[in-house]
Amino acid sequence: MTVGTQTAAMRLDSVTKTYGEGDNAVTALRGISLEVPRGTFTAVMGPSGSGKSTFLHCIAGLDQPTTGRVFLGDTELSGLKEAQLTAVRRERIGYVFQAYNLMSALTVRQNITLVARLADMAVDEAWLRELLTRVGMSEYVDRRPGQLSGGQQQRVAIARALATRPDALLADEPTGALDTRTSQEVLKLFRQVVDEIGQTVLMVTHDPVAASYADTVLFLADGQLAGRLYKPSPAEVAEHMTHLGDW
Ligand SMILES: Nc1ncnc2c1ncn2[C@@H]1O[C@H](COP(=O)(O)OP(=O)(O)OP(=O)(O)O)[C@@H](O)[C@H]1O
Repeated sequence: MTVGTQTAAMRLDSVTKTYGEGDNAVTALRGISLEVPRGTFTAVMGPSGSGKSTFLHCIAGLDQPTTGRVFLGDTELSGLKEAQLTAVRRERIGYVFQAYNLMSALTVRQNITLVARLADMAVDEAWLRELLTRVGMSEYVDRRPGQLSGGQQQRVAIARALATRPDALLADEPTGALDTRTSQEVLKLFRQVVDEIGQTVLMVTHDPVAASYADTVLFLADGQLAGRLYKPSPAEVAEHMTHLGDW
């Protein structure tokens, strides 16, 4: 599928990434080109070591490709100076981690508004209320992370990631530490923010069930794109993965 550049939330253009040099060089990405349309939910799967984290880090501007270009909307990340890149990461990309990464000394409200406060941006109270309602945490604004379950902490982390209304929400194994039922709640939440507020979500996962919540599942193998499925069932995802090696 070819998507016009104007509608792409993210675009990779012949991206390669090599770690180290000479005999120790490891090539993690080997010429990835793709567009992620706005307002869609994409899952990335692949065997261990296939390059998923490297891919996500390049899109997030946390790592630079060795060659090729990465765009967030019309902004080419590799063309930015460090201070500009920091601002893009802070204000235009939301990141959700497997381990939640909330600040334990801060309340739910303080965690969610931290980025805005650090960036000297006004906290949009109406948006904050909507986010808290969406993630089902309105009753918990004054609690600290240690007083919440894992699923609740991950919902706070999602609200935090959405607080600046980012162009893209990137998630690295967001359900990896959650039980089945809580995982489903988090995945439904991703689905809702895509369907109801047009958020773009890109998620790396090992779980075929998690991937089946996405509109598109991309497969990586040995640093290359190795297939793509649209709205697949968990069984179809698992079947595709078995052809790619150990996972
Ligand atoms: N900082 C680094 N230095 C050297 N090699 C690295 C570095 N980071 C990743 N690699 C290598 O690049 C390749 C891709 O790694 P990456 O972490 O992107 O894969 P992955 O698909 O996310 O794996 P996993 O599912 O196990 O987390 C692997 O061979 C890995 O060993």
